[in-house]
Amino acid sequence: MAEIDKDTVVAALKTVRVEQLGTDIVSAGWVKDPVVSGDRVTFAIEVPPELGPQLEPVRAEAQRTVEALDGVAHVTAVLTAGRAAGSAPTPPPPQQRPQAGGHGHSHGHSHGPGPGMMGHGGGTGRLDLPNIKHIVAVASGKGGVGKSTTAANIALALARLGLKVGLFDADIYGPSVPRVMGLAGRKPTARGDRIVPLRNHDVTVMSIGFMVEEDSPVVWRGPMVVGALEQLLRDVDWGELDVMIVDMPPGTGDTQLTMSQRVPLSGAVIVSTPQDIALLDARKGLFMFRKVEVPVLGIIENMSYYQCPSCGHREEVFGHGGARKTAAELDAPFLGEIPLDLKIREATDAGRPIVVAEPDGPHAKAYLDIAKSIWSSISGETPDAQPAKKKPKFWFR
Ligand SMILES: Nc1ncnc2c1ncn2[C@@H]1O[C@H](COP(=O)(O)OP(=O)(O)OP(=O)(O)O)[C@@H](O)[C@H]1O
Repeated sequence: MAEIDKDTVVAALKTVRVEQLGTDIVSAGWVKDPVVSGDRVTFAIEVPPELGPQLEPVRAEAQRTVEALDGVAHVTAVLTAGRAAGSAPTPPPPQQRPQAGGHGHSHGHSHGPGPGMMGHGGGTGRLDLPNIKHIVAVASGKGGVGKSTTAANIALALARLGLKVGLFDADIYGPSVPRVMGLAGRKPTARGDRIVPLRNHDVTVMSIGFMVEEDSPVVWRGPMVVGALEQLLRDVDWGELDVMIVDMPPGTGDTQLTMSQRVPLSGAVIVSTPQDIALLDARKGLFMFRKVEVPVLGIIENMSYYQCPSCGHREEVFGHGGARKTAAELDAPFLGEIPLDLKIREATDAGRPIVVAEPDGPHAKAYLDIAKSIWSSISGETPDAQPAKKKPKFWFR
């Protein structure tokens, strides 16, 4: 078979025309960074949000076109909707992000991946992921509560317990895991027909964010999201994992519900800030998982209180303790509280979450305690933390 190269792929995609524009998808600037590895080609087609839903036929044609090329065996073509050309780069605040379930009709999982995504797979049962012993969802009722920060630190703390850990960023509306894990701008490669995930800080990482620009808000419909996520879970070569942490999309819409049904979850963790409104949302999250019989492993209160970095004074900004109370009322374990601390933000935003940046500090200890509780509830084992590494290991593929 002939070796395929990127230029051939781009040239082929130039034949895919968009009627609405009178040009092709390459000239329109919609084709983002095709990744060619062996006989596998992966690319995103980033379209203006207002055109998004009409463009599934274009995506399908692009996929067929590349599949027809000599030397290509597998194609992953993802349709994403960035901001409209010429519009200001203003991602919506997390609370106003599109909820995939909010279109007034249900996207039941029996429809499979639906339009918009490469359509192999999908179905009604749970995904079969035999090499992954346990999958734990980290969810929140609304955006911006620190779910990704929590998910990453829990994953890192589990790795410190000596476990083989994966972190899967399913937050399609704002995939922040690449940045949080210090992998922004990196691209996964392919081996055979599998995508090779990235790895940093001893955790194996995959995110839709590796395929789209971080600052382009993705406006997808529910079935597209579920299809994309299922495909990533299936096509990525995760290797053997003791536990995979899934950073879920925020909210409790149909997408989240479908994911909770399709992914074989061992349990879910709910992250909440202390504000009442967030707790109301957290309750919804908890009920959603209970509805689909996924055990709620517990609630974490993030940004629980403010601790002055210089004098150590504790300020209960939002009336801390609400999550503990809610957990007791709802008969769910309370896993712990993480303060609002500038160090946590700086560490996360620099791609070295606090568990790695200050492995012997109090915050790392809090995350380790949470990770231990999670691991003992899903495995029945009581693990010991490994001593912190003097030099964090970076291992890029
Ligand atoms: N405990 C904390 N103390 C200080 N800053 C925090 C804390 N937790 C999270 N942050 C900061 O808050 C911001 C939002 O966090 P993060 O991206 O984890 O939230 P999220 O709930 O995943 O949001 P979304 O899903 O809407 O993207 C980040 O800048 C992060 O560094």
